[in-house]
Amino acid sequence: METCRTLEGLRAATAKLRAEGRRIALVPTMGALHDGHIALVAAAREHADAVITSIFVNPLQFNPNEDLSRYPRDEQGDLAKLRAAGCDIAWLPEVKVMYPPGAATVIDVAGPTAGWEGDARPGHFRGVATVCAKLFLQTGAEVAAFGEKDWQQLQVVTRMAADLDIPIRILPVPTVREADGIAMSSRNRFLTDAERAHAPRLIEAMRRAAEAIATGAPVAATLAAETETLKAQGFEPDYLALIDGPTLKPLQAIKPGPMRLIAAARLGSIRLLDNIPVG
Ligand SMILES: Nc1ncnc2c1ncn2[C@@H]1O[C@H](COP(=O)(O)OP(=O)(O)OP(=O)(O)O)[C@@H](O)[C@H]1O
Ligand SMILES: CC(C)(CO)[C@@H](O)C(=O)[O-]
Ligand code: BAL
Repeated sequence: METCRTLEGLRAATAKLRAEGRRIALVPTMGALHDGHIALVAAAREHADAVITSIFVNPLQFNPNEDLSRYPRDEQGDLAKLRAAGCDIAWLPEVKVMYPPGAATVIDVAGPTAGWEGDARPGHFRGVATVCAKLFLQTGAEVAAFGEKDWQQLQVVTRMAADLDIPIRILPVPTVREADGIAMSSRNRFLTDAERAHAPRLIEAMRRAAEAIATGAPVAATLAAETETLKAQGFEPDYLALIDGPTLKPLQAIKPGPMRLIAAARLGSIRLLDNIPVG
């Protein structure tokens, strides 16, 4: 596996792959890799001949009151995992490589950024869309793998690539879960043992609600009841909602087509984020 830290190095490495006729897939990450990320690398490999994984903790997508400085970092561990997963190139730009002095362009996506994480984290999706557009253009990848765990991000990035005519296919990858059901996430390590033992109550509430709604229970009352259950269990729920999958518009009743149940809830010092299909 080659490790690139400069744009010149990355361009030389990708030019070599293209000269060999290899199709490139990209896996954008912020590092502290777990099996969810490795599933993205495996999915990417199925759709291309070479995989680039980027590790970049993107300051532009963190709000001033968020956890940028304590975001987990483990470069050596990450590189070992990527090597074992058969990744071809690790792309590790420093902040000054990604955003050189004078950088003044950002990408604002409307539509799927409205509501949910867009409300909870103002400016977050501007940072995500900007860095993803840059990663797509820097690598020239034909495919980019994104986790369904970050459902709204997946829709935002898909919209952005389509709107900017970037010739890349966004590949959604199902959420990888721990044995007790919780979605793997780099921030889970900040849960205390007691909080970690408690965390599966969120996905359990979501599964109960999804099952009830799919079999005819009223949407608003079901979601309100499970929200109260979560509060009683020590969570601070931010939202628990039924949405139309691609547009993220809230639904008051089930309808044909893809629906998701999405949730965000604070537990201890972190916000748990999850979503599951309904029906
Ligand atoms: N459990 C998971 N299953 C599948 N994909 C995942 C999972 N967790 C993260 N991803 C995907 O990995 C990519 C990089 O995500 P990121 O580096 O932020 O990891 P993370 O574990 O989501 O961290 P965070 O704690 O910041 O949420 C994103 O496309 C994200 O959706
Ligand atoms: C897609 C991403 C790598 C962009 O910084 C980040 O938002 C993430 O890790 O999900
Ligand atoms: N996994 C989404 C990136 C973030 O929380 O900033």
